[in-house]
Amino acid sequence: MPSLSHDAFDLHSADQVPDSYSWPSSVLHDHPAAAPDSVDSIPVIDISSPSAASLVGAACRSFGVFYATGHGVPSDLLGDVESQARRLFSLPLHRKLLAARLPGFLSGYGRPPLSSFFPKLMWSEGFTLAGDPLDVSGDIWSHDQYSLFCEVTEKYKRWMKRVAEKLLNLMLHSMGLDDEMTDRAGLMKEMILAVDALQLNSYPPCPEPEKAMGMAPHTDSGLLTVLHQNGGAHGLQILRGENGSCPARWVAVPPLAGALVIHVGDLLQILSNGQFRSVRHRAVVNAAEHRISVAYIIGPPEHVKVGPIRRLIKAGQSPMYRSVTWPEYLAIRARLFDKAIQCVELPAK
Ligand SMILES: C=C1C[C@]23C[C@@]1(O)CC[C@H]2[C@@]12CCC[C@@](C)(C(=O)O1)[C@H]2[C@@H]3C(=O)O
Ligand SMILES: O=C(O)CCC(=O)C(=O)O
Ligand SMILES: [Fe+2]
Repeated sequence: MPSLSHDAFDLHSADQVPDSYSWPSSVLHDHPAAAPDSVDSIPVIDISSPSAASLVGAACRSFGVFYATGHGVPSDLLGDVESQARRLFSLPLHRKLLAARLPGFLSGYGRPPLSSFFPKLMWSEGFTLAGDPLDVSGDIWSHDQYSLFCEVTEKYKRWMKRVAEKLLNLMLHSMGLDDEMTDRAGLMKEMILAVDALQLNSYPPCPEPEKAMGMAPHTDSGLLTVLHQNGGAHGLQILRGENGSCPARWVAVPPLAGALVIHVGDLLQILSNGQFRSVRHRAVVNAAEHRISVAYIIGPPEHVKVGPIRRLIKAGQSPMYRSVTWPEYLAIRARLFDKAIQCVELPAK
């Protein structure tokens, strides 16, 4: 029996926040919120422009996140994937639980996996589509009901892969690697067999948003994440200045029409030998709107070991991290969560 069913609580019909979902204010306000028009504004980059590589590189070094415009994804498709996600989340809880994520599986419905590292529950639900979307939607819907969902999510994944490859290329070029070097290192060729997943996130309106956490602070583990967030509802925040001299603060990343939000993941931090930093982020909730976000997470093929690219290690320096495959890294995260990156760090020589 799926593990979620015995204690499932329907967030959509809640009129108060139960104790198990009520986060201490000291955790919710562990860092101050940045002023909206401060120096922290997230870069907006047209990734089709000739200067894209250097702008992307600067954003990945300084913020670990940026908005991408000029990505080419049809706006109809962005609307369609969101409405298909909304259609799925609008089903009654007992229907969604038919696709509950089973232990040891990536795909399915439930709380995001990071939930197990926190003493309080998050005000969100999610569907992870790691392979064929039919594996999940076929447990809930009949053929007539799931066919459009599968068509849209498959098309969306194909577009996302194209965008992710373009971004990875720009990122590698920004680190001084040309086409020949990336081809020789096999990096871009390997990405044909990349492992990817769509994470559909739903944050139902919350009666007491000041007590709840939508998605707890975390970094994403893959190479990069391409996030689509719907029109009106704000929620995403990044932690800025975590390792710097200024005090850290939460910076809002509001939806920007037509733009996708790009996050640097832990594996990209490893690949870049620490030049890029994965970005810690979280999602807060609101009382009025049902917020939906769609995250496309991409990593290397299962067998590929990711370690610092040799060309990026300057003479006399040593690699900062040991090489790991994505499944190995996910297994470390499942044990250590946000200490995982430290676990693969190598001592400086
Ligand atoms: C491939 C994956 C990355 C992910 C864990 C997963 O197996 C499927 C869900 C992904 C997600 C989405 C929400 C945040 C996150 C930290 C989580 O708990 O589940 C990420 C995971 C990750 O990036 O490690
Ligand atoms: O909903 C959001 O804005 C954040 C989602 C997220 O962090 C994730 O899916 O990894
Ligand atoms: Fe995330």
